[in-house]
Amino acid sequence: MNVIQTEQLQKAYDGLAVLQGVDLQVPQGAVFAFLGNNGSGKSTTIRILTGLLRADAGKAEVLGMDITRQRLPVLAQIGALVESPALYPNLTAAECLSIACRLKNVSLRDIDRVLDVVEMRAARQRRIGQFSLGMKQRLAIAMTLIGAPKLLILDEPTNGLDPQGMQDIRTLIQQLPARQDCSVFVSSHLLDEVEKMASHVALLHKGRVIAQENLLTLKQKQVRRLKLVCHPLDSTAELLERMSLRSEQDTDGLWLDGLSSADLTPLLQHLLAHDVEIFEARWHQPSLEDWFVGQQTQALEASHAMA
Ligand SMILES: Nc1ncnc2c1ncn2[C@@H]1O[C@H](COP(=O)(O)OP(=O)(O)OP(=O)(O)O)[C@@H](O)[C@H]1O
Repeated sequence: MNVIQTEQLQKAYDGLAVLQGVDLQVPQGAVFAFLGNNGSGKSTTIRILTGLLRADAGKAEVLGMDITRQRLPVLAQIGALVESPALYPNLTAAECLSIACRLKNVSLRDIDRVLDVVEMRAARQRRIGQFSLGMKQRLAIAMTLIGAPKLLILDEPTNGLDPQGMQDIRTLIQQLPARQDCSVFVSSHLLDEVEKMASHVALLHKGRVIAQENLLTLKQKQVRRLKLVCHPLDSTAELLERMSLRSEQDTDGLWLDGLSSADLTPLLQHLLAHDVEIFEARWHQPSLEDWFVGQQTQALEASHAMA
């Protein structure tokens, strides 16, 4: 079952289209990263999914329910961190969580459970005013975990955190499906973080989802490239061309696609036999950032071609 399913979601602000047909399928048990540049419409989508905003057109189902028609039952079953939560500095962590328990009609016994999940049991009676930003963010996530929701929706949960804080939140999110038996939908533009924590990614570009993938499948599909730092570049490129190998030149070397490990030694021997000086031969595994940039470039080229 998909825990989130949207079809052709559309939204405009003051006549300006922001979402232009968002299709999402978020599988159960996923840590699903929702990526996109600033202003691409991530928060708008999340506000629709959490019932804070109504779409102009299209359909959004959350946990199998229509978010417009069944808003309250949906909200009772999800945990959401959309805007900075009201964390009153004079309250202790436990007092703050007790408010979430009352709002969700959940036993106060859940407080210690969620504090354990975010590893903040020791800070139970400390005032929030004394917390670091990272601790506040962990407490905010603990609030979303009250009542053990089946789905968490988190909008940029690592915003403003230092590297240690980011790592803590990332580890926490990564472990949530197993520890809490839930799915996580998380927006971010920190691609390194996402690459380490997500099982699935979707890329929103100008209000449309232009790609969504299982991260493992994506990694398998990405082709590793060989970088040859060598001299001279032009004649080496011609030599490669004669071997039916196309290369791309950059400042100090050539990039080659479509080679396997077994091709490397004969290739280097051939080049050396033709007096090419080889300083370095290095495989490059594409990153999520390479995928992100590649997908956006393709989308831009396609829209220019249609214009
Ligand atoms: N209430 C609003 N009224 C008018 N325009 C808005 C409103 N909220 C958002 N927008 C505009 O809609 C576009 C998409 O905004 P949104 O916040 O959904 O993007 P985002 O992908 O979450 O961006 P970011 O990564 O910067 O948070 C932006 O151009 C933004 O200025």
